Amino acid sequence: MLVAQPCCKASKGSGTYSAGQGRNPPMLGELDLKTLGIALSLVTLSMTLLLSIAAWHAGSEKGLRHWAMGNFALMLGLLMNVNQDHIHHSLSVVLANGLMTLGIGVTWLGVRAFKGTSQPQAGPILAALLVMLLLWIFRFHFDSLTARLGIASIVLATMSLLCARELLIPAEQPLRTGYWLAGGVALFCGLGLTLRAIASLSSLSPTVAISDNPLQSATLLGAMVAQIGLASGFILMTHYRTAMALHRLSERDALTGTLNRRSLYEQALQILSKASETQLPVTLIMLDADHFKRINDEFGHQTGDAVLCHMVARIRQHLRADDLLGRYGGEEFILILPGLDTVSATQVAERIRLGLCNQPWHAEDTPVQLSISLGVACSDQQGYVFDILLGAADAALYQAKALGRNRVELARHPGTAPKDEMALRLLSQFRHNLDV
Ligand SMILES: Nc1nc2c(ncn2[C@@H]2O[C@H](COP(=O)(O)OP(=O)(O)OP(=O)(O)O)[C@@H](O)[C@H]2O)c(=O)[nH]1
Repeated sequence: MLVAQPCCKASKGSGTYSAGQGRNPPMLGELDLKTLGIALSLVTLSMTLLLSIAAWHAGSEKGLRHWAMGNFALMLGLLMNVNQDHIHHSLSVVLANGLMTLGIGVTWLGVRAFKGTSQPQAGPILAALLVMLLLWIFRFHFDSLTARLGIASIVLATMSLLCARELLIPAEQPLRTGYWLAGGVALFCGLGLTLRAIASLSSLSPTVAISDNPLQSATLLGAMVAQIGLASGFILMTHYRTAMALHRLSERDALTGTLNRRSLYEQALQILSKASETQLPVTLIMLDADHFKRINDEFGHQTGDAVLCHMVARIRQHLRADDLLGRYGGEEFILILPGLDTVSATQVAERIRLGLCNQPWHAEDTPVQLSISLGVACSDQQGYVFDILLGAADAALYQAKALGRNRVELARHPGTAPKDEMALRLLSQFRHNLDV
């Protein structure tokens, strides 16, 4: 992609794309520059098509459209540049390099859009205008192939290195693989073009025709590899990000953003298995909103939904990074608190309860009073089997409901006699039916 061919037909008498036999290293010298130029244009065209098709179906995914447009500008620039024999230099040299600069600049904007960072939109346009102005001067006022090669290479190298800087960053796997592939390719281009700029400006052979320049075949080949590498990197980045978003969606509850039942269960099993090896305590808390049906009946289901989200936000204020919060169903949630024993978990449960009942949520101007009941079961008494912890917390929650709601109840120790469990369940059901 990052070819810098500022002027293949230099000053009068300089060569055009030809085999350049004799001066090139044997391997590269055997390659025909015109064929390489056409092959590069075709590769760029294919990658532009690929990125355009991907952008077509990108939906709200940002970046792909920029990359498709950037590649399109790059392709136009390349096509003009490799046809210097047939079109005027104002197009094949000046405009072509302006388009290539713009192409890489828009690609850089695409990377920033993909990452969600702010976009200095005018940057690439200004860079393209500057390149065109300088190339115009060094073609039509002071005709210097060396200067043209140097200027174009420096600008394109800078743009490539800017892309590399945006991409070679720490990121979550597997997204990092895509970032680093594209970033690595951009870095490779940037360094290659810097070398080209140094070689050109050190005027190793300023009067030598570009077709005889040993760097030219390498530049075209490198650009082809870069085109394929960059486009693949961008497609991978988009694919991985979509896959990660889908994975996240598949494990979350759509309304509250808490873990859904299946992923809560899977993650809880992992925590319990690790904790049973180290014998560190884990607490499971089951909590349920009190009289939630009343809220729905009085304020409507939309308000009920908003109250649930508010409830989750308030609960989260009391959680640490490793704690799990999942929706078990309806207005019932489960907390998994690794490392907390019965005493400290009960304190956390009490803080959550107070946090919710002391600060009513406001539906417009009307305060909606909310309270919750909680059942606490800890591995130090119940062991590390998820279903046993869940059953114990559920029974404790029933007890909290039966004893009047808005309270925290501890699960009974498995060794103690089941204290009127059936009576408590009946009482809870009775209160529930009477809505008191
Ligand atoms: N708005 C809204 N309501 C929900 C959602 N899920 C469950 N509910 C409602 O939550 C209410 C639960 O009612 P009940 O099971 O009778 O419990 P309750 O009124 O909270 O009474 P207690 O639990 O005994 O205090 C029902 O009216 C459900 O329709 C939800 O996602 N959004």
